Amino acid sequence: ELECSLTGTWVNDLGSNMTIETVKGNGEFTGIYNTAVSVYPVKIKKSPLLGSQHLPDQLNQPTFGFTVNWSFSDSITVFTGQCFVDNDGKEVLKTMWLLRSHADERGDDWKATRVGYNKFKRLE
Ligand SMILES: O=C(CCCC[C@@H]1SC[C@@H]2NC(=O)N[C@@H]21)NCCc1cc([N+](=O)[O-])ccc1O
Repeated sequence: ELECSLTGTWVNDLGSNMTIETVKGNGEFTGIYNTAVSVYPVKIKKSPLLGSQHLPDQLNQPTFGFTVNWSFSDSITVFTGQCFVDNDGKEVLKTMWLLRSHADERGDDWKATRVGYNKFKRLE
């Protein structure tokens, strides 16, 4: 594949994996996210993702973003980041994310968004 086209299977530092389908001509893509962890000890299920990336033929090491709509919880994560090719030609996705959880009432809104970062590599 073209370097830093996100199509394929990726695994992150938490052991989560995601499979991204063919990236369309306008950079849009869909896929499935399988998280290795969740905030509460619940039955984790594969969840759909939707995203878009800048196209590697126009820009090298393109930026991207995607949203995961967790199918087992009332919460959403948005990831954004950039694909880098390191010295041995391996692609790395450096990302940051915001995890928005459902708040029972407006007063709980302040504590409903978590932030973090993940690094993804291709599953060889
Ligand atoms: O925990 C989740 C979903 C999985 C998030 C995985 C994160 S995304 C960033 C990071 N990177 C990665 O690979 N995995 C982690 N939601 C929040 C809590 C919650 C759970 C429930 N519930 O479980 O019923 C109900 C309502 C809720 O608000």
